Amino acid sequence: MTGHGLRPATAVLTVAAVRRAEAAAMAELPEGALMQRAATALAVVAGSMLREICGRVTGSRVVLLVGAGDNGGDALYAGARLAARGARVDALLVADRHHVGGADALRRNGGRVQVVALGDLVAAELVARADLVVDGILGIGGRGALREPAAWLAAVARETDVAVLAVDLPSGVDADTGAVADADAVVHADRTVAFGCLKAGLLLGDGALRTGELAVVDIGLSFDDVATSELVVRIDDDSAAPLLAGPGARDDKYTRGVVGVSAGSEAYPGAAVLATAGARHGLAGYVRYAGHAHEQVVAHWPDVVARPGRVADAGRTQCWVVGSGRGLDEDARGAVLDAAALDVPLLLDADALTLMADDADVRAAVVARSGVTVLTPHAGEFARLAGVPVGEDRVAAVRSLAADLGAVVLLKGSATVVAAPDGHAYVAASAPPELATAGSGDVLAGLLGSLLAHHEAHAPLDPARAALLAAVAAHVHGAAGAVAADDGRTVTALDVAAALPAAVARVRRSSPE
Ligand SMILES: NC(=O)C1=CN([C@@H]2O[C@H](COP(=O)(O)OP(=O)(O)OC[C@H]3O[C@@H](n4cnc5c(N)ncnc54)[C@H](O)[C@@H]3O)[C@@H](O)[C@H]2O)[C@@H](O)CC1
Ligand SMILES: [K+]
Repeated sequence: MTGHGLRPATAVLTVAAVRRAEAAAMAELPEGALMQRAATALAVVAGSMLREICGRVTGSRVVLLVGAGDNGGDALYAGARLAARGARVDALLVADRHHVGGADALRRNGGRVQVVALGDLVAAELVARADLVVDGILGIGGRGALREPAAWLAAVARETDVAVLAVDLPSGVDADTGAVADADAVVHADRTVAFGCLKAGLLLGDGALRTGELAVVDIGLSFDDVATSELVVRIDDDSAAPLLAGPGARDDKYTRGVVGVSAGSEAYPGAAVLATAGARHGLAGYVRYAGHAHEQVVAHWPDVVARPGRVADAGRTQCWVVGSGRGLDEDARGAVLDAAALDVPLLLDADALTLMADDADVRAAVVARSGVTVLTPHAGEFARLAGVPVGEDRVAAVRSLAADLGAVVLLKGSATVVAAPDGHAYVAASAPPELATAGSGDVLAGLLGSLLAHHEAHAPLDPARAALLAAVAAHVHGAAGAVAADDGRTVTALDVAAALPAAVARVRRSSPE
């Protein structure tokens, strides 16, 4: 795959791919043009933050933390623009070299430039009293934790609660993974302006907690030559909307897709109610249920056709969802094996993943499937399946397990990462923390199974498309969490399910004409 059709806000590139895309753009442009685009965009965001904080740019106090590389260059040129608009700009140089052209531009516009040593109280005072601190210490060239005196000034900014705008990414965050080598030596940004595209470190791991509000600006990078292995596609409303189109005038309940759910048990009937709740709103026209909680399912959702029998006897579907609360007994094992033997897409969640991890025959049956398989582990289930913890590089871990098992893997978390066996990878990163509530995963499993059934009914799915749909389901699930939590409301899994129609409608409204 190439990056055709990607936008800066949806393209998550590795540092290596960013470097190549930048080199290609620079070859076509006059010297320094990319940095000027970046600095212009940065100055615009800084200006609007200053207007929010002080009401105006003129007379505001801006401090630039400037490292050795081009990230510092961006900050210096942006600082020059703010100084030209009347801001009082101080650049604090924290490395043994700096971008000379940027520093000259700042001085020409009335800004001040000084070298800082560890313990320099004048510098600390400048940071503490600033209206805005611009973090230009490290960008995509950063490795490991911040060194001194940068780590100390970042700590001063944190402790004094001054507003911080990060250039490209918060310094001290690993651009490719979001790993933070030292939690005491990293910038906490209120906003981050990313140039040209996203980096995984802005969305995943500890990095996501340091990024603040994220803006991605177009500096003219092309994604046409980015390899699948270097790309993660971020799902947003615009990219999800085309996959959530409503039924056509000629559709009936069968052409819209039939999804089967085998979840819950006598001990855990709630999982059945929640998984079918999700399935009812994932665009399939018909939801079947096969399992021990059939009475509770019908009592909640009269539109679901619920029976106590086996998956194998439940009738034709275009996707089965097996697992949530289903149990680990022989009967549950039979449900997984029955579903694995069918050639339609299969989603395995929760208990089904534990069975797969613990029972070599179940694992072999799933791996041998010809149809598309989607696994939806949380981190603990992922570790059981993979035999090792997720680790710091979530994207690499998910790609690796997907390739090993020949299945689409969706790893749940505050950002959800999805990969297909061929390496196509997606991230859904807009879920509110309220989604971390019991049963919310059951709703996601049902929703995704329903979406898979709906699309399978129109054209047979391949793993890459199933991975895309998995990320779209995670995005809609996150949107439903946000709808449910609106106005500060508390949220249960059933509230997330109840918010799905409004969430789908919200995403559909953004559909680009
Ligand atoms: N290359 C381009 O075309 C563009 C780059 N831009 C900016 O340039 C940035 C990348 O610039 P660079 O490649 O110069 O890299 P950085 O600005 O991230 O600086 C890296 C340098 O910092 C030092 N360093 C690395 N880790 C350190 C640590 N832990 N503590 C202290 N010093 C450390 C090293 O000397 C390294 O060379 C991007 O993030 C972006 O902000 C933008 O201007 C847009 C255009
Ligand atoms: K930075």
